[in-house]
Amino acid sequence: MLESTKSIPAKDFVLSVEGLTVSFDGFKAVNDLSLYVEEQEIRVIIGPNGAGKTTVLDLICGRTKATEGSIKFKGKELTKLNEHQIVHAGVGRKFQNPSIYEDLTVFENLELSFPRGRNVWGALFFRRDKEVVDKVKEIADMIFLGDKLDTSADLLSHGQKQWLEIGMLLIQDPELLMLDEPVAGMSVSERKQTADLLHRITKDRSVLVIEHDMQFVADIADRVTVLHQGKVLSEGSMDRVQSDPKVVEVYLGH
Ligand SMILES: Nc1ncnc2c1ncn2[C@@H]1O[C@H](COP(=O)(O)OP(=O)(O)OP(=O)(O)O)[C@@H](O)[C@H]1O
Repeated sequence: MLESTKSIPAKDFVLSVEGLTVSFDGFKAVNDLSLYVEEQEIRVIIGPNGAGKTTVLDLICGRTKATEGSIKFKGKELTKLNEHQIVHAGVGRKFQNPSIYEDLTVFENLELSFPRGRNVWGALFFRRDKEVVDKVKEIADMIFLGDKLDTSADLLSHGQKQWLEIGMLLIQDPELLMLDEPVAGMSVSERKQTADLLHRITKDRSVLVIEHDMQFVADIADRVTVLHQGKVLSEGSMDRVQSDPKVVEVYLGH
């Protein structure tokens, strides 16, 4: 049987990170990192505290500027763009704590995120057209909140708030969705539902996740990248990285 050749990827890379370095007063939080994410892939970044995981997402979304290296998204160099331009290019980022409008309903939160350039004030005078309503309902069903459209967001559980924020990103249809610890604070059943959600949404996009919950990582990851001291320590399937002696040593050392 033919082995797949490493130099000829089965799918195109949606994201190619090469030689990425960021130095904070001489300390390299990310140090000559290279990372390639394929279309429709779920990639999980794991690693001990301080390994540089969040900094990598900050660099990709333009929150932090690289000292050196390249981040290509669909062939476009992101290191030259600002945060807004990177969102516009199709990169969505969810932070650890949900940032939703607590006093608005689920429907209104999703509607506000619909890419129309509207803001909170504009929404007061906005005529809801069918396209928006249909899209909001489709996304609400996808994130398990189809029967909660009129519920005020502050009444949702922590897990439901996390889903709502994922929905607010999905409605913008990003081709790369980055999630920082999406299941933190979720129940076991919510974690399973989130894994199912991520598998469904990668039909149209790639997902890059930072996660500490190893069961969840095993449930979702196509490939795992282990970071340690700003560098890639190991990469591959969950089974492969879990049995890598270098990874075992780093984790047991903590
Ligand atoms: N803006 C900054 N200025 C100085 N140091 C920073 C800055 N941002 C991150 N660091 C440092 O870079 C290192 C990597 O931090 P980062 O938050 O990326 O790690 P992490 O792998 O996400 O950790 P955790 O799992 O604890 O969230 C840490 O030592 C952190 O203190």
